[in-house]
Amino acid sequence: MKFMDKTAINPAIELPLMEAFYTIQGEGAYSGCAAYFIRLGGCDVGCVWCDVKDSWNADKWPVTSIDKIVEEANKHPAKLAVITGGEPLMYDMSVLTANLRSQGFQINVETSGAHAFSGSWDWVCLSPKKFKAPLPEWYQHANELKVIIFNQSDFQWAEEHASKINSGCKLLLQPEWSKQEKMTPLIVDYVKENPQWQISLQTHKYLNIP
Ligand SMILES: C[S@@+](CC[C@H](N)C(=O)[O-])C[C@H]1O[C@@H](n2cnc3c(N)ncnc32)[C@H](O)[C@@H]1O
Ligand SMILES: Nc1nc2[nH]cc(C(=O)O)c2c(=O)[nH]1
Ligand code: SF4
Ligand SMILES: [Mg+2]
Repeated sequence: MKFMDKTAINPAIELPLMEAFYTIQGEGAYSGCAAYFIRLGGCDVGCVWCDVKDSWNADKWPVTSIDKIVEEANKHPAKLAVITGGEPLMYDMSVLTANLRSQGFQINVETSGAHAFSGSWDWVCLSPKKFKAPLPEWYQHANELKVIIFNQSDFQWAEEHASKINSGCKLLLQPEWSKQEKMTPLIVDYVKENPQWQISLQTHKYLNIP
């Protein structure tokens, strides 16, 4: 296995791959759909409540050829790929997305939007973070805005992003996992009062699947 400093990675041929797994999309508009998850290593956003902190250091994860990533993805019946991380947009996503598309995949992305747009996406989940704000270019590309609710002030913060988003974008509020018991009832009340929003739950955690 090859490991290297992520600055030396050529994202036209290889990427640091933390894990890839076939599961059910647990969150957002595609919740319930079988999907192949590709989790890239490396993130510099630093969310205090991140549920995959192990992903942050890209150097920990094997540099894997895009050909291999796509070959593995192709072994499963669902032709829906979800690119996540870490923060996948740390890398130029052009070649990974082009190669998956050439194999007939629908390609969804989970991103904070903190890095420059690249790649060709069928569905963009923009999940903005206080720890490193999204770049303005992401508001036009987002198909769903998924705001994590960790405390009361996050509702106001969610509205700030909603005011900048494109008009076709779905608006989703998702409880931060460790605060779920406290915040979910507040989210229920909020959505009843503000029905332009919907609830997104991390259903894979309730189902005990990856
Ligand atoms: C681990 S992140 C990776 C993709 C990208 N870095 C991002 O944050 O969008 C995948 C999704 O999980 C969400 N998430 C991470 N930790 C969470 C937690 N503790 N509770 C609820 N959602 C969480 C993120 O907001 C994001 O929508
Ligand atoms: N089942 C499942 N659904 C997910 N939706 C977004 C995830 C992610 O970590 O990006 C995720 C994940 O890790 N597992
Ligand atoms: S941006 Fe995503 S991967 Fe990075 S710390 Fe935040 S939740 Fe975790
Ligand atoms: Mg996850």
